[in-house]
Amino acid sequence: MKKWEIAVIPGDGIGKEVVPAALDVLKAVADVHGGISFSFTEFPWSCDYYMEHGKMMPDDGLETLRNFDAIFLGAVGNPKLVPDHISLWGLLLKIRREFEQVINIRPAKYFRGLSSPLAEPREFDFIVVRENSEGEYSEIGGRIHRGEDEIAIQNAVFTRKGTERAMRYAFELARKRKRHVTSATKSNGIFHTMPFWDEVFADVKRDYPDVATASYHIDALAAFFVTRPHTFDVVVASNLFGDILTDLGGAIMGSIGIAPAANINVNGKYPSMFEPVHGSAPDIYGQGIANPIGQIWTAKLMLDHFGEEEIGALLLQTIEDVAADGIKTPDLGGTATTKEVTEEICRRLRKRG
Ligand SMILES: NC(=O)c1ccc[n+]([C@@H]2O[C@H](COP(=O)([O-])OP(=O)(O)OC[C@H]3O[C@@H](n4cnc5c(N)ncnc54)[C@H](O)[C@@H]3O)[C@@H](O)[C@H]2O)c1
Ligand SMILES: O=C(O)C[C@@H](O)C(=O)O
Ligand SMILES: [K+]
Ligand SMILES: [Mn+2]
Repeated sequence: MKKWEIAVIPGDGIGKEVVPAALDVLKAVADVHGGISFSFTEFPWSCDYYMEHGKMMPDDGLETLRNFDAIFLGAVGNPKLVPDHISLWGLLLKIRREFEQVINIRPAKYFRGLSSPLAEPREFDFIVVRENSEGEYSEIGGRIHRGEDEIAIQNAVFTRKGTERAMRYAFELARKRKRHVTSATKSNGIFHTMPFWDEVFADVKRDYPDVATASYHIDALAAFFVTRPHTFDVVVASNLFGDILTDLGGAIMGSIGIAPAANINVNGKYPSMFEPVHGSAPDIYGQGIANPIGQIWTAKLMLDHFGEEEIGALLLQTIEDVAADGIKTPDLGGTATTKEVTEEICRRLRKRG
């Protein structure tokens, strides 16, 4: 029996609703599988924790997390209590950076049973590889003066190592898929970093002559996600561009509430972290109607990471079946609650197992 030790951080808002839902599903997965089990250790780190302790996690928080096989997180952010840049940098981004989770994998695909806001979607299935450690997300810069003469400067950081690493990851992934990589650039408007990004892409692609490529400015690429998403396989993007593209990826599937994500530590030094694309959704928190699919599909990515692809595939198929049969939360046009969707997924999983 293989036992996986998981650190669980529900975080804020609907994270506290969808994480327990996904843990129920993981328990069903373990029962059906028969050869794996999970031990869940929960941590209350969140904006509520900040209000009590003046920080998003304790000083030895990372030390505590280090020994787990994976981190399973919901969402971080409650702007009514804590400014978003403080909460995000104090927990989510801190873990991503300190644990060298340099790649963020974010799939999107045409989902059986869901109505996409696209009028006539063809079947699409792509993965955005988001550079997860640098780029536009940096603490470098500052503000001086107040009022009329105020200046704010934010520096982006693109290293050759980090850029190349994300691109190579994308090419390797494409080799296991449809052998196509699209680069998200903006080298017409961003004077230094994006021409650099293009140069690194040109260098890296030379090593993968068997993989076809395209490069689009992010504005046009965003439009292509709407007009022809079926033409993409792997898309490699900087931290910010990848962030924006992946909410869009969720939206064209039918809801950002279903989009999954995995923050991957590629050097094996630290645990990887699994958390959906969406945030804490304060507008619907507490109503029991948050869509649990993003968090549950994220659990599937964690199973894949553990090498349990077979049961992961069964889980995804079960999620799709439940959606196709109309058991959907309001964001997908249904009337089901978080609990009803979750219970139906667990029930069908157990029946299959
Ligand atoms: N990775 C993260 O933890 C993460 C990601 C994005 C935003 N945030 C934080 O979350 C807070 C809210 O941010 P936001 O409103 O920009 O983004 P959001 O993703 O929380 O919500 C955007 C919209 O999508 C809806 N939505 C999101 N997830 C849903 C789900 N599972 N089911 C149904 N509907 C869902 C919300 O109701 C809202 O209308 C902020 O504090 C922000 O910083 C955190
Ligand atoms: O900006 C971020 O990375 C936080 C959130 O929007 C996300 O997509 O994970
Ligand atoms: K999240
Ligand atoms: Mn985002």
